[in-house]
Amino acid sequence: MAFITVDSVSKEFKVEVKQRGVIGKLRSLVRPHIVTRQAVRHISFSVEEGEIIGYLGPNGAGKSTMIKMLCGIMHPSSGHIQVNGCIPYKERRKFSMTIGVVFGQRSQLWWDLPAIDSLELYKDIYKVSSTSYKRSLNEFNELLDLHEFAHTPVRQLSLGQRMRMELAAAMLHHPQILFLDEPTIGLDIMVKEKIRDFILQWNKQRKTTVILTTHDVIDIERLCNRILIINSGEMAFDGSAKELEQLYTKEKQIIVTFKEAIDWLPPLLHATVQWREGNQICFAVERSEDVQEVIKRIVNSYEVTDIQIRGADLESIIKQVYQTGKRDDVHEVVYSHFS
Ligand SMILES: Nc1ncnc2c1ncn2[C@@H]1O[C@H](COP(=O)(O)OP(=O)(O)OP(=O)(O)O)[C@@H](O)[C@H]1O
Repeated sequence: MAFITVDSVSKEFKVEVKQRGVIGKLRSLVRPHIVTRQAVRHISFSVEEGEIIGYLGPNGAGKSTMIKMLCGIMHPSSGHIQVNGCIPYKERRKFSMTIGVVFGQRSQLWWDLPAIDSLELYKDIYKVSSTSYKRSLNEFNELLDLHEFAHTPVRQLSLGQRMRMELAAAMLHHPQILFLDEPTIGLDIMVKEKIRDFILQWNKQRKTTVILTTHDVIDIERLCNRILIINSGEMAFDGSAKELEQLYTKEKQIIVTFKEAIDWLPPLLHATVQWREGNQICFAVERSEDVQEVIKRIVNSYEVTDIQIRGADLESIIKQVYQTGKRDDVHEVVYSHFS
């Protein structure tokens, strides 16, 4: 049995569209205009313990909604979710002891208290022993430099300081699963790196399973061994970054700098010349597997001073996936009190 199982899960929201003007408002009273928004559509996937999953998708794709269902904050409209043997929204108290959650945009810290007081409160809430608390605090200090601002009230912390404190609060009880919703949004490069190192260390040492939503490609490259891409509430891709690249990259470029200009090249199997400039020639190769063969042939026949291989970068590949399969996700229903 997988650690997390999501089986054909859908979530829809019913939202009333306010009508404009006095007549519109009166009409809304008798015939409210209700829109059904399908945020998640028949999503299925499973996650093994210790995986770090990047849950990606364009704005409004349904990522946060799925994270909320996985955390037990929301229940699905249909389908089944099981996480670490629990149905999250049914067994919230028991389940909350096994998860850590960081929503980049929302705080779980007490705004007016010194930051360290929030950690002490969580120590009591999660019944963490004093020995474990001290040990974790030392580890947080080492990885996240919390001591620099531990006694500052939360409202006075910078975003980067607060996010480090949020992460410490989420991990204090050593949860088996960590849900991160855009944890590095708006942070500088140094803090982003600290947070990424922290996540990697906990995952490596304690086999913590991590589900992460992010719009930051470096988060994906550094952290995730698997990517799930959601588009308009539907699953568009499930696999590794390498598999994604192989699926979407049509060709790779090999830019070879020869020791001296080459007038004539014998035709190379699988490669075409895209451009020449001085001692440099750029070859286009269709399949990743052919790259090594082409390079071998060139270096065996010519003196070469440099070789660069370029493929499409992950950001543009993900953009391609986002651009496909867009669909209308709103069904309008007019409810009448008289019908
Ligand atoms: N509580 C709610 N009530 C009504 N509609 C909602 C609610 N929560 C989300 N939605 C709608 O569901 C869809 C998916 O929203 P969601 O927040 O899950 O997207 P997201 O992928 O996390 O987007 P972003 O990257 O912008 O955070 C959107 O159309 C959103 O307006």
